[in-house]
Amino acid sequence: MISIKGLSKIFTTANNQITAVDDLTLDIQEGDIFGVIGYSGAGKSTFVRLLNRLEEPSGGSVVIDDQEITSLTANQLRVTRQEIGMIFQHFNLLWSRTVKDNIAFPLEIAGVPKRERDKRVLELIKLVGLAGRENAYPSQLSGGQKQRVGIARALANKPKVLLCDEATSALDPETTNAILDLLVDINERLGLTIILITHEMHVIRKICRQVAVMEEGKIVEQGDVLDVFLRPKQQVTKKFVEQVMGTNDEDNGVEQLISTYANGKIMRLHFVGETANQALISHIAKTFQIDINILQGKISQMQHGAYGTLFVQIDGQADEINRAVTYIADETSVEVEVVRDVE
Ligand SMILES: Nc1ncnc2c1ncn2[C@@H]1O[C@H](COP(=O)(O)OP(=O)(O)OP(=O)(O)O)[C@@H](O)[C@H]1O
Repeated sequence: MISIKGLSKIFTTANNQITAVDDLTLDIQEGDIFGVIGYSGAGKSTFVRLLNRLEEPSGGSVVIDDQEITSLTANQLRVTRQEIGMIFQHFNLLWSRTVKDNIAFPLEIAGVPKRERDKRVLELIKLVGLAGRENAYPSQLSGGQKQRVGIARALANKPKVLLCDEATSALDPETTNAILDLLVDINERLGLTIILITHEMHVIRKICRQVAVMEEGKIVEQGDVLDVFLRPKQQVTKKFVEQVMGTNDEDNGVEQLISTYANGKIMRLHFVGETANQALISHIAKTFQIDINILQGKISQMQHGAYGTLFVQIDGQADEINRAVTYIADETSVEVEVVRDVE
């Protein structure tokens, strides 16, 4: 639904040229929550601002719903921008206007009559959970409430796409979670496509389905969030995964585990997706004539299921242990790796 081809942005300053976005090609599906992660200076903000032409591209094209954004005239762009909402790290609210009037602002610009405007503003206030705060000024609101106003304002003209530029970076962890929950709710209720840029992997983990990792203006890795978490290829991606999952210290402790538990098979179970929510361990313990102990591990909940690793020890008759392992490998989505076999 969003097709980006060969997109580039070169900034020319007094003494040099900076390629902020470098020949970027990417497709984003309708209704997706698509995350773009990268360190400061990777080109994320420039990329997202190219999508609604807050920055003019130096080359390439952006097509949203069959409409080539990059070739629109200024007048056409004004209309099309109504279909692309945007929220910002520092909210960008109008400080002299109340909540209600901030949300009404894009409707006024679009020439929506007052009666209709008032009705729409009320709907939006309810949608983002700001009932009772209609007449407050931004200075009287918490950070989370300000971002709710930002979201309501961005949704006023019923856009198809919502661009989020570090939308939770100025918020504390609890408020971040509440705003991310709101974005998921809006995505599900309105079928809105959300493109979110961040430098925080926990934001990606919590709400995104697809992720692209940016470095030096390029996308260096991209895919389903669970896959990227499970098999990060690039160094930069591994570092982001470590932000959430911790370093792979568990691997260093494997030798220790093997020597501590003298008997049975020691296995690493990789949980990817829903299965982590099922009582797999107790099911195996009940179904097969084995003892199973959890030695160590970490499971992390994501938008589409859970991801993580458990080290377990299985003890019992060799053929019964093998049946249990075959069951996990063949009947579930859990990946099994034998760290130490039965001796
Ligand atoms: N208006 C501009 N003029 C010149 N250089 C710019 C301009 N905007 C961005 N840049 C440069 O382009 C590169 C990418 O910046 P950008 O803000 O897109 O990165 P980012 O990944 O969003 O990082 P941050 O989170 O720090 O903003 C940086 O080297 C930055 O200095």
